[in-house]
Amino acid sequence: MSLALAIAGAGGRMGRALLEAAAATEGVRVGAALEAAGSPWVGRDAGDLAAGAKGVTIGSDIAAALKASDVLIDFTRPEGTLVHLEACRAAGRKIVIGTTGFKAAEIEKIRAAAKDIAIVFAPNMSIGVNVTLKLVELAARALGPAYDVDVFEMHHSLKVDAPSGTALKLGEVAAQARGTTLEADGVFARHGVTGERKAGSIGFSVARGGDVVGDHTVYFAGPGERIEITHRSNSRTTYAQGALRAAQFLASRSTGLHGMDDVLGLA
Ligand SMILES: NC(=O)C1=CN([C@@H]2O[C@H](COP(=O)(O)OP(=O)(O)OC[C@H]3O[C@@H](n4cnc5c(N)ncnc54)[C@H](OP(=O)(O)O)[C@@H]3O)[C@@H](O)[C@H]2O)C=CC1
Ligand SMILES: O=C(O)C1=N[C@H](C(=O)O)C[C@H](O)C1
Repeated sequence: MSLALAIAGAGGRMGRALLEAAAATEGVRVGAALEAAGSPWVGRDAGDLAAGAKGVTIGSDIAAALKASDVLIDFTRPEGTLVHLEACRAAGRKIVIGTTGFKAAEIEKIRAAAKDIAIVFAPNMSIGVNVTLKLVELAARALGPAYDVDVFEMHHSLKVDAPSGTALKLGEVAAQARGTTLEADGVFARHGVTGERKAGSIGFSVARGGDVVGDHTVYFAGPGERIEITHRSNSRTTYAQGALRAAQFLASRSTGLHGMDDVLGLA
């Protein structure tokens, strides 16, 4: 029996990549494709978005979509994801959340829902980024406070949140390895006479432009040397494949909040 997936935000960049990846992956099938009510895609065939998804009509009724599927994969916007999350909770369905840009209180809602349903929630589902997170953890622990940490990211011009969820996660991992938090030591803007760098701070800088899929670099700048750990995405397929692995991982879970490190066996 194949795992039936509902793809939210089907008409988006990730929605299309997910439809293509699902069609090319054994053991899964698209049970439903969702778009927000009023979207010009509603009522059309998902095959118009991704050839492999032909035969599924794009709908906007989340309850109906969940009836036709085992797991919802959601790469939309925080406000859409939270509505879908509550629908999954009510229907007893699992959810993979790739959306970024949540506020702390919204993340608490995801955490609370994981008491009732199984969730994978990760700002980046590519295997390469998740290995990069481990490298950053190792570097931060080994190098210690003598090395200044700064995170740089660049994405396409249509991205709406900054810093990226991945950049924040990279910073969080470095902070945790040093026994601190981004709330305490994150620096999110530098402009004008900033003064010298505050010891122990973790800085973020952001670029937006063109069709850059996603670049992240973590700098460890120390006395007489620096390490730069860089990941670059060339395509969204790796995110989509990671999300499908996450959905398959959830098949054998009934509750709990899981990360990609659990899915990929990196925890
Ligand atoms: N975790 C990961 O590995 C990755 C995460 N992302 C994250 O995924 C999210 C989506 O990215 P991307 O696909 O590039 O974005 P797009 O803007 O291309 O797609 C978003 C989709 O969600 C739909 N949508 C927007 N708001 C709502 C809503 N309130 N309810 C239902 N549907 C809604 C949009 O519809 P419409 O166009 O009609 O508004 C669109 O189809 C972002 O948060 C991004 O950061 C991206 C790549 C990888
Ligand atoms: O919006 C994107 O495109 C991406 N968003 C995610 C993020 O915010 O980290 C993941 C990836 O970098 C692409």
